Amino acid sequence: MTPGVRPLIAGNWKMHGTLRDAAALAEAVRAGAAGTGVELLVCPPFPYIHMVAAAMLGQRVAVGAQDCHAAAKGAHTGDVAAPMLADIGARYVILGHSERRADHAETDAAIRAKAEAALAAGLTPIICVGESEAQRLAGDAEAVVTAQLAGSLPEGFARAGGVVAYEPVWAIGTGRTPTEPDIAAIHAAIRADLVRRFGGAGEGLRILYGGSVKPANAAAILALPHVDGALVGGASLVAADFLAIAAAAG
Ligand SMILES: O=C[C@H](O)COP(=O)(O)O
Repeated sequence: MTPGVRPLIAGNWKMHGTLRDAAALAEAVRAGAAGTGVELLVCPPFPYIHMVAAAMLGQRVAVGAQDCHAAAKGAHTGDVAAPMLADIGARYVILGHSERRADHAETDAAIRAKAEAALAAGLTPIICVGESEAQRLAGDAEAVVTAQLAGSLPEGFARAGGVVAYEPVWAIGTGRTPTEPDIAAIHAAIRADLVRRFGGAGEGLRILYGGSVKPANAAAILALPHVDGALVGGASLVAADFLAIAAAAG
């Protein structure tokens, strides 16, 4: 944790569940949120955001999206614009997740353009970075992450309280995590990069860890310096697990 920074525990529901599942999960998270001292965020699939945001209105749980388009509107069939997300109650948007980088060939420049659109719409971007297993084995993890930050962080990111999520690609959904010293080293490098880029404002920006965070490992990971929360995939689909991770952060 970074002293004075309120942790953010974010659930990325990815492309899972039915409308009924989303409603039940949202209700269970809402009901359990009161007991946690951290900021909670859930990011449902696009079709469920409006319903979940309505359920969370006035509650302690923020709602976000998993992507947005770089344009504010226009002829982009199948895409969703940042102002639309803000309009239906989203406050955050995850950008540059490795699954989007892989499935949709998203580049750092494309992610930066989306982040600019998010900021213009009043959404807080959560920009994901992280190395592949081959890159880690080659000793390039820090260089990869630093290059991704250089390419994807937009102007105004710090002013808007933007969030960085470090997600080693090989740790996502695998049950494997980097060692604690390895997580701490990358988070320290990200912090140094944010401070170089944004000065003192970079000290207070939240850096999340993501990749196989579970109730069993959350406390140890969240206790590391510069780990200011978690971006949780699989475990965020089980309200009790998500809330247990939040409790570990609090
Ligand atoms: O966005 C979340 C991450 O991809 C982590 O997913 P996971 O917790 O299932 O490993």
